[in-house]
Amino acid sequence: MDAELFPRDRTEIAPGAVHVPDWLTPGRQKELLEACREWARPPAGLRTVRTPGGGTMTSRQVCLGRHWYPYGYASTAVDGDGAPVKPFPAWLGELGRRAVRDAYGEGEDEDKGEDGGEEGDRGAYGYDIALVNFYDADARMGMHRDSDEESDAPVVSLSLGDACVFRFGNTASRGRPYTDVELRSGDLFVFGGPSRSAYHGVPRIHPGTAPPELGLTGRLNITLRVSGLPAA
Ligand SMILES: O=C(O)CCC(=O)C(=O)O
Ligand SMILES: [Fe+2]
Repeated sequence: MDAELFPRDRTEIAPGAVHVPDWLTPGRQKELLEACREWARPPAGLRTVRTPGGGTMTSRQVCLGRHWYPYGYASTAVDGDGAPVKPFPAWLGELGRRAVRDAYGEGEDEDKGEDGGEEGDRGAYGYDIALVNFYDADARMGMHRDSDEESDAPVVSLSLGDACVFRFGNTASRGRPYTDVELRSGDLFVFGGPSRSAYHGVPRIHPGTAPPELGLTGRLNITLRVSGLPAA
């Protein structure tokens, strides 16, 4: 890795879309990985997602808070074993709020408090959904928008394990212009504001690039979202 030669800085990829390298410490990455392993267990565990056209997604997925299926949210694994979706833990919501504050540079304002502040405070979002995607060496994710939520709160993305090419595009089409960003284990990516509805995808995994001490073969991505839906 060339991390020492070229330090990776916080970068605004597009307005409202921010990459924060190495946001999770190695210890937090390990904790998050352990949590993902628990969430992946049945019932309502890791599954292969079938698309309406008869295809399958190459990443495998488990959901918390709400169960995502193409294309909507449900309270049970409607396209899996039918079990109730696992709960979204409060600590993960706090992690999401901290991610937004750090990405947008609002971490200094102590008055906002742990529970957030007034309406409009960008650190106060009520994250209630997590989608965990597991990628093996050959998995990828096509260009898409995260558009099944009824909220324009930023999406918080956390990566563990193998590095990948994350393609961040525009709101008009799947094509150019886009920017390819390398997401490595521990990296944070937040997309909100004018970038909330931008197309994005994962064209490539770099196998064997996970930090050896993490103990993960492959890549995990956790996105935190605000559903904007009435309580399930
Ligand atoms: O794996 C990633 O980095 C992106 C995942 C994603 O776009 C999604 O879960 O909707
Ligand atoms: Fe997405």
